[in-house]
Amino acid sequence: MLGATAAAGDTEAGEKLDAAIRSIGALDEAAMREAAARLDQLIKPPGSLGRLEELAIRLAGITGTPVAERPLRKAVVVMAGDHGVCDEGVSAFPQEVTPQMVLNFLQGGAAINVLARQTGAEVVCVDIGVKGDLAHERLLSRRVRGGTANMARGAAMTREEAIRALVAGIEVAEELAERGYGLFATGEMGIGNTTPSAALLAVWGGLEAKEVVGRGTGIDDAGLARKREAVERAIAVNRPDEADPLDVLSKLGGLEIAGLAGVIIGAASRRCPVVIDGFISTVAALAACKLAPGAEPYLIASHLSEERGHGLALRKLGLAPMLHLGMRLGEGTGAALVFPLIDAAGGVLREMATFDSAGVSKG
Ligand SMILES: Cc1cc2ncn([C@H]3O[C@H](COP(=O)(O)O)[C@@H](O)[C@H]3O)c2cc1C
Ligand SMILES: O=C(O)c1cccnc1
Repeated sequence: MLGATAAAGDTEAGEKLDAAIRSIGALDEAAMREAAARLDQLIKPPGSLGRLEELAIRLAGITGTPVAERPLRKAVVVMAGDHGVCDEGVSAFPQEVTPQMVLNFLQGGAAINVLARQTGAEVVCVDIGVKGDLAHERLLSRRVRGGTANMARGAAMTREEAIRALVAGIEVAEELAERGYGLFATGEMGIGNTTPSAALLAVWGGLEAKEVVGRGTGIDDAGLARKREAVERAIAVNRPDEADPLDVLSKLGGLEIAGLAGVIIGAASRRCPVVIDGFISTVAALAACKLAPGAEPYLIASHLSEERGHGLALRKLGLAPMLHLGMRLGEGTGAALVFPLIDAAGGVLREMATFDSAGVSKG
């Protein structure tokens, strides 16, 4: 674990990243055993609530609390950043949509706002690297730089910038945990960001561009070909060192991808579960686990996105998605839909009667 970040350098940000990674603990086995034993006492055939039971046991291990007193407070962290690789014509939409959508998140009218409201979750919007001016009283401004450089021509960002984006994410998670949030979801906004996500997955998954590049916002056949070529060129030009996660992340990544990896590391270090959204978020989770393998058991996969490569990214992490809804939006939308399932798992442990208390005969 340390090997990955020792090369972070001895800057303040590098030390902060190392410290957060080191502070991720193992799941609480005793709490998990206690939750499992209680599940078997509840008035139902053992195991009959299927994956809800698995979820309940893992939540106990993550939080260290066998039976939570109340549902966790929820936040969807939406990290926004722009991408120099848009110059290669890789998205069906123009870059100015990134800041326009950020303003919509802040005004409450985007898909993620609607889905978060259904479940009582807060949407926390972070500018970690949007191009151009952007200000709003509710926007967390953590801008590392105004968009990445074009990875098809050189490194998307410097190693130091990637570290600063990771640390920004860690600090956002820490601040939210301090304010009482205990359950996180990852969301993102960044026109073009399925392209760097595909490049990262190609390197870490040992996969070819054609296996990981999908249509994103809905690009046509010619655009898909440009996108594959951009991914291939980015890998050829940058020659990332696969054994060095920060090298790969800085050369081929995005600011919001690094920021979300930081959110995951920060949440895990505070023993908070993190629900992972679609393709981009899952690649951010892959980055987090490359840097901090201990973060993996804190992840909950939400849905299987339509985006090509998402299933491969999930498999690489050993995660099984809960929902298959044919969605391909991002923003944290798939993740927010899983919040009620997490509340349900906790509710079962907290509220169901036992065979003894209900006077039901055991088999
Ligand atoms: C209006 C709009 C809202 C979105 N919300 C999320 N995305 C999603 O689409 C983008 C990635 O796709 P690509 O790589 O093809 O650009 C990201 O911003 C992602 O969050 C959106 C895209 C659009 C156009
Ligand atoms: O799966 C996702 O997160 C996704 C897919 C396409 C476009 N934007 C996001």
